[in-house]
Amino acid sequence: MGELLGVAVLGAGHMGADHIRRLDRVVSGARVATVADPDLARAEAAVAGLTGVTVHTDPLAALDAPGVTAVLIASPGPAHEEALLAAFARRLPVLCEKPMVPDSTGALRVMEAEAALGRRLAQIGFMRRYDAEYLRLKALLDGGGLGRPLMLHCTHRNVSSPDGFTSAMLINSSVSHEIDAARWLLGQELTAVTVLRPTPSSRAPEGLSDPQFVLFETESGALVDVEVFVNCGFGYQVRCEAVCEAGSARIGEAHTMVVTTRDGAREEVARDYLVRFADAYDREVQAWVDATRRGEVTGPSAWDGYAASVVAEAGVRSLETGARVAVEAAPRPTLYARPGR
Ligand SMILES: NC(=O)c1ccc[n+]([C@@H]2O[C@H](COP(=O)([O-])OP(=O)(O)OC[C@H]3O[C@@H](n4cnc5c(N)ncnc54)[C@H](O)[C@@H]3O)[C@@H](O)[C@H]2O)c1
Ligand SMILES: O[C@H]1[C@H](O)[C@@H](O)[C@H](O)[C@@H](O)[C@H]1O
Repeated sequence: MGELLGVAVLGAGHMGADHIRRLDRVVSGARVATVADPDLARAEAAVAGLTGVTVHTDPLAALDAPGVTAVLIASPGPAHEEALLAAFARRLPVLCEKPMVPDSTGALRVMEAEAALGRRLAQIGFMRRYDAEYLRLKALLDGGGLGRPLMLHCTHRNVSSPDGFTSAMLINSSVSHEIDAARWLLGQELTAVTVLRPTPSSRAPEGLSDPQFVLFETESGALVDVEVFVNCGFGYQVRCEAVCEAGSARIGEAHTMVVTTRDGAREEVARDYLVRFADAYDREVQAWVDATRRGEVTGPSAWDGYAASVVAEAGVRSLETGARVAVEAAPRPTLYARPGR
């Protein structure tokens, strides 16, 4: 194994602060070297109790701070392109939260910049690939015992959406997870998307089209439907059922605890992703640290990040028009594997 990684964490909000805690206390082989956030107080709060960590308001200054050998990007999606390109220019390995870059033109620039280096530097934070239930479903589908997958039925519910969350973000932020999970589980690209909008929930903020129903088509003719509902109010629920020629398999219901008292039994429902996917984030970051120290890059690639952006962008166009939109992606550079690897 190589040296202990010195990680620059860009963004100290919900995810950044959680990753700082994880790097400090959960994973081995890495330390937080520096944190950057334009909101300095937030950066300082996130590193309270840690020693030898510098803080910056400028993310690029953080990349050049002493002891930095790797980068974890947890700033908002629109800031990712600049940070990724700066990390590539410095040949720094990087774990970048999803979406890699929300718009497909920017995502293409990032993927092409990495491909031009001739080697991978980036892992994209599609953490569901590290979730125990998703891993079991992937192994089952790859094993072939259920036969050819015909459909995936997916549910993605959040208790509430953060301020500033737009109708497009239900697709390019929330459903980006299903886009990646479907490509990975089925080992295929998504080729077309149709978005339908029911009458919005009265709980949705004014003007937000929530929930939405998203239908993807794949290369082999499988269908993937997603109910995305980000102000459901009642829990963080992520489910997926694969329907195959010889059987079906469902995940997303087994991770809770059932509490029984004399008044009856009650099943606990996670309230957010930090609870539901805690183990997945731990495994994701540990896998990134381990691979980086071996001099490798594994996990979801810049191609996967680009594919998610291009599919999501087609989805946003369908959301606007109600029409089915075909996905038109650039060719996949040889540096990157087909989906599902
Ligand atoms: N994998 C997941 O399940 C998951 C969950 C939540 C969020 N995310 C992703 O993580 C990222 C951050 O989301 P969040 O919920 O933590 O947002 P947040 O708003 O809580 O935090 C973002 C932080 O980044 C800071 N920031 C803004 N511009 C910056 C820049 N250029 N450089 C550095 N920091 C900057 C902000 O001041 C803020 O403190 C997003 O890409 C989001 O999609 C992923
Ligand atoms: O950024 C978050 C995050 O990616 C969560 O995993 C998802 O459930 C939310 O919908 C999204 O807003």
